[in-house]
Amino acid sequence: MDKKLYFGTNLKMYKTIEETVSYLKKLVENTKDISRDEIELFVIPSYTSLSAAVTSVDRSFIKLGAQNMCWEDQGQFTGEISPLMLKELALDMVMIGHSERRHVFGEKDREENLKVKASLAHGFDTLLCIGETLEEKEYGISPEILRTQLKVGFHGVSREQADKIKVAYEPVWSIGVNGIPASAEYAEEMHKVIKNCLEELFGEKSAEIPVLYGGSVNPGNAEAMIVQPSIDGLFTGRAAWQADDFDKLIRQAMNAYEKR
Ligand SMILES: O=C(CO)COP(=O)(O)O
Repeated sequence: MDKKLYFGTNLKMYKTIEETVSYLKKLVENTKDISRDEIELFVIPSYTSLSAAVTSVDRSFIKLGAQNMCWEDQGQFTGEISPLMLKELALDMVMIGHSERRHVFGEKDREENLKVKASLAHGFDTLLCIGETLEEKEYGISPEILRTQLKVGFHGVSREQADKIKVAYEPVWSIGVNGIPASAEYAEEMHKVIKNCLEELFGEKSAEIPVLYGGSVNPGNAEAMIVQPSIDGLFTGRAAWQADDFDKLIRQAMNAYEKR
């Protein structure tokens, strides 16, 4: 393989502690034979599952992340989870700005930026999710939206911190049960916009930043997506929530990438 491929899933508000642990164990067992020099695999479970999750699997096979994080270490922030609490769990990764955080819970770019900076300051791998709404796409302003989300989201982040960053491009209109999968051509076009913007922000260090595609990834489109030159990985929801299905999807994508 001439580049590492990234495969991740966000479990959203699904799976109990027990279900998460058995899912993780099975996923590691199934994918153990795949060299981790070729892929990076990560799972982002619910908060309540995290402490059981971190001790249930060998973390050299699978990275574990949190779905959100407060930018403050402590304080009067009822219902929030601080970086110190996540550090206590020795988590690998924090996801910031998922579409559902932005569009169901009203998070804005400015907040995502505070969270990104806090996450990096605490040494977490930091996955920033970005994506345009259908309305923005129809106005023809997707590139402007993506550039804004990146420039505000990474404002004040140094080039030295670039090796801790990942980006997931998830068009809002393509996510979830009512999502319309993006075409691979459209996804590639937007990934190019993202890569160009990352280069403006981080110079040659941007080459180290993986950009994953997410939004209705499934066995029918995984191959077409992964062979695109600017797509470095797949960030999957529903199609990855059974360990066997995720394992198959990973192998299918790896084969397609090798044969491209
Ligand atoms: O939101 C997603 C991953 O974070 C994608 O979800 P789906 O693959 O279910 O559309």
